[in-house]
Amino acid sequence: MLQLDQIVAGYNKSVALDGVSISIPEGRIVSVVGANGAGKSTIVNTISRLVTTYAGSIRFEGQDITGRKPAQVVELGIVQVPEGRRLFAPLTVEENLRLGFHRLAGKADSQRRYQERLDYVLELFPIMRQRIHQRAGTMSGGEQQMVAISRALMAGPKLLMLDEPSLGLAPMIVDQIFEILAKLRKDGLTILLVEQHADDALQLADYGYIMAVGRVRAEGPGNSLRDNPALHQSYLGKVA
Ligand SMILES: Nc1ncnc2c1ncn2[C@@H]1O[C@H](COP(=O)(O)OP(=O)(O)OP(=O)(O)O)[C@@H](O)[C@H]1O
Repeated sequence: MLQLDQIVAGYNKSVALDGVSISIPEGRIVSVVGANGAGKSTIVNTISRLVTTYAGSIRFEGQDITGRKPAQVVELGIVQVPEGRRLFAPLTVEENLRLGFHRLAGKADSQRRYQERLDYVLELFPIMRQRIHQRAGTMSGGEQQMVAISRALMAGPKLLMLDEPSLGLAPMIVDQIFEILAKLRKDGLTILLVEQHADDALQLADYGYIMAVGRVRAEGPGNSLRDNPALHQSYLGKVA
């Protein structure tokens, strides 16, 4: 579904990705893991076209999207759950979800589709049902992550990209969130998961990539990367 081919990208002429190639097949979960500063967020932001690309190409469903603008990428169905959630704190849960629906809002039959998307996310995260009128900024970290994922799902994505959803959350909540990702895959969604918590992310993934200092150092089926102690020692350190 999505292919990064030999991407060189970065900030103010410095290089954060140095020839990165990644492939995300439809209906699968692909995890990208690595230590701080490896370039994981830069991959997500490159696909969203928020980062300057110096060389290489990005293809989505057969089209070259390297020259597209961020809003056009969202329009195609590539939607990001950003690092740190980035909810609109003074707005309620429902208002945040409605903003996520923006991509589909002007389309035919939008009222029915809004209700359908809303029912879907409330079924995934029943806890939000009682909290739909609560201000997002007053929720716990785990609840906020659920709202952030739900907001992205309201857009009806084809490819959902999550940048470090486990950040600052208790292990039990992380497990719940990863279970939801597995359910989304079962429902047919394609997922790119970028994580520092390598073990969990590789266990969940159909396929994984290990990054260090702007390059892919290893790739393979999630479990085979997770169970390779040499890779852990070389690239993942204690965070695994
Ligand atoms: N906005 C920016 N301006 C300049 N340099 C940046 C910017 N964002 C990231 N970088 C640099 O790009 C490199 C890769 O950073 P990136 O955030 O992609 O890593 P990461 O693997 O996601 O790390 P973390 O897990 O800490 O978020 C780092 O050297 C970082 O300092």
